[in-house]
Parts: sequence; C-alpha cells; structure tokens
Amino acid sequence: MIYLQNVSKVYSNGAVGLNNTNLSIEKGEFVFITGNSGSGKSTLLKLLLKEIEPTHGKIIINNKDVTKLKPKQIPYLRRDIGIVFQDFRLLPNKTVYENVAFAMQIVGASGRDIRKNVPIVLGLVGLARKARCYPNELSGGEQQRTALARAIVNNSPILIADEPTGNLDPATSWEIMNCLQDINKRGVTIVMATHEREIVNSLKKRVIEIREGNIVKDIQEGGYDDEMEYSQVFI
Ligand SMILES: Nc1ncnc2c1ncn2[C@@H]1O[C@H](COP(=O)(O)OP(=O)(O)OP(=O)(O)O)[C@@H](O)[C@H]1O
Repeated sequence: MIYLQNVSKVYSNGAVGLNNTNLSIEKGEFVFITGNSGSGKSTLLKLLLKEIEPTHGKIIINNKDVTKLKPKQIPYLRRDIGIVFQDFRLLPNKTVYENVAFAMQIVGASGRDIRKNVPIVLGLVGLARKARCYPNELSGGEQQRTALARAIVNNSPILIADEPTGNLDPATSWEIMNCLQDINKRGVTIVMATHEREIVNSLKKRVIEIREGNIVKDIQEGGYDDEMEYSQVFI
C-alpha cells in the first residue's frame, strides 16, 4: 500500500530529513512512527502527502508512483489519504456536519451521497448528537473526532495522523485511539506519528522509530521502550 524505495530528503540548507529509507506498509496495518523532535517524522508524512519532494528515491502509494504525479493529479492522491493533525484544523464558521460535508463537496460528491455518508461517519465517531454544533462549542476530543470523521468520509484507504492526541488529556486521548482502532478495523491503513509512550506501549502495534533521518527500529507488536535495533529485525 505504501512503499518507499531508497528515499532521501535533504533540505536546501543541508539538513537531512530522511536518509536513504526503505519502508513497506501493507493494507490494513496500524503503524506508529516515533522518534525525538527533529528525527524526521514530519518529513516522512509530508513526503507521503507530496507536500515536499524527495531528493532521491521512489514513493509508491496505493499503486501510484507519487514521485511522478503531475501537480494536477495531486488531488487524486489526497483522495487516497485522509489526514488529522494535532490542532484539529476545523473550519470555525461551519458546524460539525458542515465541516465533514465540506470534505465531500470539494471532491465533487453529490448532495445525495453527502446526506447519506455524513450522518454515518458522525455516528461512527459518536458525534451524531453534535452535528449542529460549531467547533468552539465542542471539547478537544469532540473536535478531534470531527476531524477524524472528515478524514474518513471519502472512504480514503489510508489515514495519516500527525500527533492526533498531542493536545488532549490522557482520557480523551484514549477516546481518540479507540476511534482510530475502530477505523483501522474497517480496513483503513493508519500511519500515526506520536510521542505518547503509554499509548504506543499499550496497543502493541507495529512501531517504526526514526533517529536523525534513519529508521533505527521497526518492530511488529512493539513498544516505545523496546530496544531491538532495525538491523536485528532482518537478520
Ligand atoms: N523546511 C525545512 N527546511 C530545512 N530543514 C528542515 C525543514 N523541515 C525540517 N527540517 C529539518 O529536518 C530534520 C527532520 O525534521 P522533521 O520536522 O521531519 O522532524 P520531526 O521528527 O517531525 O520533529 P517534531 O517531532 O519536532 O515535529 C530536522 O533536522 C529539521 O531541522
């Protein structure tokens, strides 16, 4: 589903974001990307979204060679990938329903499909009763669940979550993790960058750790504190 072949990203000031990285993520996986600040997590996510271009290497997403996509094809890539951020990024002047509906409108969905799908995803994230609220009338967890509904409403096969619990207290973070696990059980591949040690250690998903632009750990059912090195995984 997601393949990186010898991918490097060197920024114009010489900083190395990612160094000759190979990575495969298969359909339906739930993968945590961990690493200290400045290790290269955002660089990896931005490359997947084609927000930045690799200096070297090839990136294949959902059978498309992303590195070869022309600018006018980028919206099609974005349809394959839903995204949620730490700071929710909801439109403040639209209700919960309208925020989610808007994601369908911009990809040209019909009014009929919008009226059908939006209530379904709002039900899925437990927000059916908040559909008419504006973001400033919601808790942080509810705002993030709205963002999750928006990210999945177009049935994207991949969901990228960039520190989705970073602004939330522990109980609310677990609400979001439960939603993410429900979404994953529906077949969506999830790539989540996080610093949350407790979440990573509890969930026993695949953990990829990046350090100074290199993958130094890649463990199935791993934890934040596992010390096995990348090289050992392949020996
Ligand atoms: N636009 C840019 N221009 C130059 N250097 C950059 C740019 N973006 C990132 N870098 C550098 O690339 C390296 C990796 O940064 P990246 O943002 O990917 O780290 P990160 O793991 O996401 O960090 P954080 O957890 O703090 O978000 C760092 O050395 C950073 O300074």
